[in-house]
Amino acid sequence: MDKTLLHTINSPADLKELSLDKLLQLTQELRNFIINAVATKEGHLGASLGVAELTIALHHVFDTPNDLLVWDVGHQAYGHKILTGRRDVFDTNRILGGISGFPKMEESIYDAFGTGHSSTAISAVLGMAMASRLKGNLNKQHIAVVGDASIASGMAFEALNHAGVSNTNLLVILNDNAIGIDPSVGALKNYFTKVSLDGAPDSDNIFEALNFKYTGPVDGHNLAEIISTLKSLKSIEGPKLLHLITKKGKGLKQAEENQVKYHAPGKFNAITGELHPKSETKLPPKFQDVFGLTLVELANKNNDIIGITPAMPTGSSLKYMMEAFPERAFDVGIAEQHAVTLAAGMATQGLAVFCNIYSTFLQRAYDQVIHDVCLQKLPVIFCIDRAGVVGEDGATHHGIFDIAFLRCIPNIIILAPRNEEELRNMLFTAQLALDTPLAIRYPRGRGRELNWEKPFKKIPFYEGELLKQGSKIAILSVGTMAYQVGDAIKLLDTESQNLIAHYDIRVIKPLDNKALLAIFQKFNTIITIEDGIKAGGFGSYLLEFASEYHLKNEITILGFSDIFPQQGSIDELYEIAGLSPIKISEVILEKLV
Ligand SMILES: Cc1ncc(C[n+]2csc(CCOP(=O)(O)OP(=O)(O)O)c2C)c(N)n1
Ligand SMILES: CC(=O)[C@@H](O)[C@H](O)COP(=O)(O)O
Ligand SMILES: [Mg+2]
Repeated sequence: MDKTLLHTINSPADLKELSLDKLLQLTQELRNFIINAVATKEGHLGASLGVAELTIALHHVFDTPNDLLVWDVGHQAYGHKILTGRRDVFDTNRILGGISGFPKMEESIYDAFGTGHSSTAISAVLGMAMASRLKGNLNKQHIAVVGDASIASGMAFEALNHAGVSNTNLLVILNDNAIGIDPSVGALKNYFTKVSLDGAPDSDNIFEALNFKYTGPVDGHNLAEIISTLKSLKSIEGPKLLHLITKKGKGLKQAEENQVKYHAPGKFNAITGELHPKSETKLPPKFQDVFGLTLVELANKNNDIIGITPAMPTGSSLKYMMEAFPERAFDVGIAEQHAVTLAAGMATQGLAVFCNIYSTFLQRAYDQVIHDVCLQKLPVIFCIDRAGVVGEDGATHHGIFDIAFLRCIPNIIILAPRNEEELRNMLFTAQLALDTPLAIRYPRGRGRELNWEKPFKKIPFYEGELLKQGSKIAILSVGTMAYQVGDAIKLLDTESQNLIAHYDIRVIKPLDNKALLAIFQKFNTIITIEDGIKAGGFGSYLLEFASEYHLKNEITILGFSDIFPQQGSIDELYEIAGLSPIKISEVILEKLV
């Protein structure tokens, strides 16, 4: 039987009457609980450790869920989940069928708003506060907790700008730990550093200038001070900003010292904090590293190459170019829209700009892709990482919409490499000469080729490749779905295998009409497979093609259906969507009878 204080807290009501000593004990226990859980189950670590005091103070002082609390991004909300009735299911965090690694409205009444993408909290909370005012609900509190990297994003500033004239009961808590996933960047970060060291005279305070009542900087690890500050802020009307200084990874030495690695460290030893040793076996590279390392190789020879990432230098591996060519590779912070238009501006000047954005985060820069890049036919090279499902981060982070949302835009070429070597050659070919926008989409994780650093080969951006001859059914795969198809074919008996032809489509847009017409002529049955949403995706593009040419072939489209895939391992999600080798082989067998 567990005797900890934490095990007596089943909802925030249980911590309302606790003394400061008990709340301090609870803070320690909460940190230990998070460390133990993440050490074995993985997930985001540093951010939640950094806000343990704040989390307890918020639920102690405010009347959640009546008072509305929104965690920006939400990767720091583990403590909030544990204190709001999810302690005993926390071992299911991020796994298939378990609780989400991010706040989710359908999961708990304490999750006032779902998050995952950054910088949405102030807008959402302002919306709630305005609704409360309209309903005459004047005592309700509305609180947004936002990190220093996330508040620098355009959307957060749009919300601050509006909130400052809104006369709403709104509290923005800036959790300033001077780092995002990677160190924070930009002039605002310099301003915060100055404020945290010198304090901010009123006349010089950016938030006061926006009509917020500013309080801070306050030590975000001094529980007593946070509690008394929150209590006094409760009675102040109008928009308020509390500036807390915290340490990411607080309470675990390694996480404090290596904040980038311990943002989401994978499994580690909960007692020593040491990461699990890496396997001795040489593994194929991650696609992100193929991108990052190849770009350095290319940039060594081509001075026009520029790299841009919005806040993901480590995740995208652009960090390698930032180290090698700091004057030509830029982390612009959480600013996807700016990243795209910045790339467009550079492209007007003849530079070969590689703009690397996770598929899910590119959603935020859709207008810039259309209006600033494609409409002007500027040859920006979009490297779209984390395309397809990403696994445990779940619905907010899957990159399944990019094919559908990009392929309807004129001028853009869309490529999907089936392996590391193809990605490398696409990057090589892209920087040779390009007169139109290009998108190269590739998934999270590793491919299968150990020997990927082969001499560069120019590859055509207008045709795919026949991977396997066959006589009855043609399978057209997009990108690394070629692995799934190859594995599916291996599950068949030899006779059936001989009936299956497999094409790597490679160029999603524009379609290779000539090759496709030949395929449609040779095979009555065609199966397409993609790691994206079916609606508007590659298969649907092929249906449009068939309709245009009055082709009556039987076409089966495999991909994600019209629901948001949830969290789980990538293999589990493929299985559910019918994209596992076994499920694909079943479809093939059905078509063969
Ligand atoms: C729109 C968007 N871009 C990028 C990310 C990836 N991302 C997740 S957390 C994070 C850093 C957030 O830093 P900060 O707001 O300072 O919070 P902290 O992790 O320090 O608590 C980034 C870039 C995201 N979630 N959403
Ligand atoms: C919280 C967040 O949005 C990121 O930390 C995200 O989890 C990164 O995902 P990768 O692990 O794929 O880089
Ligand atoms: Mg931060």
